[in-house]
Amino acid sequence: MTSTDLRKLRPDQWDEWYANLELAFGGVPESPEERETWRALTEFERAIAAWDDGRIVGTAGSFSFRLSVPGGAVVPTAGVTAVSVAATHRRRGVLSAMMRRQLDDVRAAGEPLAILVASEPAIYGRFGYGIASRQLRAEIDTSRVRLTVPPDADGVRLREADPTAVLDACEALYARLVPGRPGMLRRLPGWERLGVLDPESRREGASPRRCVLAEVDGELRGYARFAVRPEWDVAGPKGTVVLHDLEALDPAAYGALWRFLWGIDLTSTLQVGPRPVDDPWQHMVDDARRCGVRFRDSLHLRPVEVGAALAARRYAAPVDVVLEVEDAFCPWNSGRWRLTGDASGAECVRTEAPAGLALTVGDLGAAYLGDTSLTALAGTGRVRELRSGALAEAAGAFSWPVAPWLPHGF
Ligand SMILES: CC(=O)SCCNC(=O)CCNC(=O)[C@H](O)C(C)(C)COP(=O)(O)OP(=O)(O)OC[C@H]1O[C@@H](n2cnc3c(N)ncnc32)[C@H](O)[C@@H]1OP(=O)(O)O
Repeated sequence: MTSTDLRKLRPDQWDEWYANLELAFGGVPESPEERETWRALTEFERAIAAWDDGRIVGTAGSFSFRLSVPGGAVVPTAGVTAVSVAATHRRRGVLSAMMRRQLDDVRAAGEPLAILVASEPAIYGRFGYGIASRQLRAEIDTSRVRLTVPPDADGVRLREADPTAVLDACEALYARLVPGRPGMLRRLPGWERLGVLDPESRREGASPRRCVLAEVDGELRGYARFAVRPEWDVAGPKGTVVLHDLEALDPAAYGALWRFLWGIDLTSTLQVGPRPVDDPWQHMVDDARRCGVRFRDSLHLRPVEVGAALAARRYAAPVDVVLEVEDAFCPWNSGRWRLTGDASGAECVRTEAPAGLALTVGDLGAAYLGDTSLTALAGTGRVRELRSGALAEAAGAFSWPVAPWLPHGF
C-alpha cells in the first residue's frame, strides 16, 4: 500500500471509519452512548482513513492533548488513537503507512511528543515508542486487610452525589492535580464525560456508577467514582466494590475516601485500577500480599522532536550530557544532542561534541517521564555509556519523585 491511499477523514465517513475500528476489535458494537461520545471527540483534521477499492480498510487518529511532564509543564502532544486495519488487509504495510503519515503530520503541527495506549505492547516499538508509564491494578481482600488512615480523615465529610450533577466540580479538582503528576492530561472540554460514561454493557453485573465527595467545611477536597457488584453465596454476602477513579487534594481526603470504599457493607473485595504505581494506600495496609497488586504498561511515548521534548521537562539533578540518538523511523532526530538542565529549566541543542550516552529514541521515550531508569535500560545493552559517569548523571537527572500515571485510556 502506498501513502496515496491515505486520506483525511470527512465527517460523513465517520460511521464507516468507526465500523472498521469496531470490527478490528472483535466486532461487538459499542453502545450508542459510547459511539456518540467518541464521535464528538473525534478531531477530523487529525483522522486518517486508508482506502482500498472504495472502502475504508484502515483507521488512525489523534487528539490534541497537553501532557503533564516532570516539572509541571503541560506540553502539546498527539494522543494517537483508533488504530485499526481490516482483517482482510493485515500485514501489507497499512499500519506502517499510517504511522508514517501521522508522525509527519504531528511534526508539522509542532507537537514534540506523541503518546498512545497500545492494544498489544509489541506493535509500536518499531515506530519509536517506548513504555513511559505503568499502571497498578489490585484486587484487595478487604475482609482481611486492615487500612490505617491519618487521624484528620475523621474531619472529612463524605456525601454521595449524582456523578453527572457534580461532574464540573470534580473536573475542576482533577485539573488542579494535572501539573503535579507527569502523564496526566490537561483535558479539553468534553473529555470529562469519560468519568460518567457508564453503558450497561460494560458494568458486568455492577451497579450504575456512583460518586462520593470528600468535603471539609463545605469545600471539595476529593472524590471517588465507583460501583458495587453484589454477590451472595451460602456463607452470606461477598460483594465487590469496583473503583473507577479517585482524586484527592490531601492525605485526609484521600484516607477518608479509601476508608469509605474499604468499608461498604456486604462487600469483601475492592477492585482497583488503573492507579499510579506509587499510590499511597499500598503503605496504609497491614497485608500487602492480600492486595493482589499487578502492574502493566500504560502510556507509550515517542519524542517527535527530541530537542523540544527534552527541553520541555525539568530534571531531578543537574545534568550536562551529550546524547547520541538513533531514530530509524524519524531520522530528523538522529545524531548528537547536548542536554543541559536542572530543576529550574533545560536546554537541548544539536552538537558536534563527543557523546556521553548512546540510545534509541524509544528508550529515550521510555525514560522521558521518569518511570523507566536509564540504568535499567543500560542493563539491556541498548543504552550505552560512552563517557565514564554519564550514565549515573543522566539516570539521576531523568528520574522523578512522582511516578507518571495516565488516569484513563483514549
Ligand atoms: C493506539 C491504538 O489505537 S492501539 C490499537 C491497535 N489496533 C488493534 O490492535 C486492532 C487489531 N489489529 C489491527 O487492526 C492490525 O493488525 C494492526 C493495526 C495492529 C497492524 O496493522 P497491519 O497493517 O497489519 O500492520 P503492518 O502490515 O503495517 O505491520 C508493520 C509491522 O508491524 C508488525 N505487526 C503488526 N501487527 C502486530 C502485532 N499485533 N504484534 C506484533 N507485531 C505486529 C508487522 O509484522 C510488521 O512487522 P515488520 O515491519 O517487521 O514486517
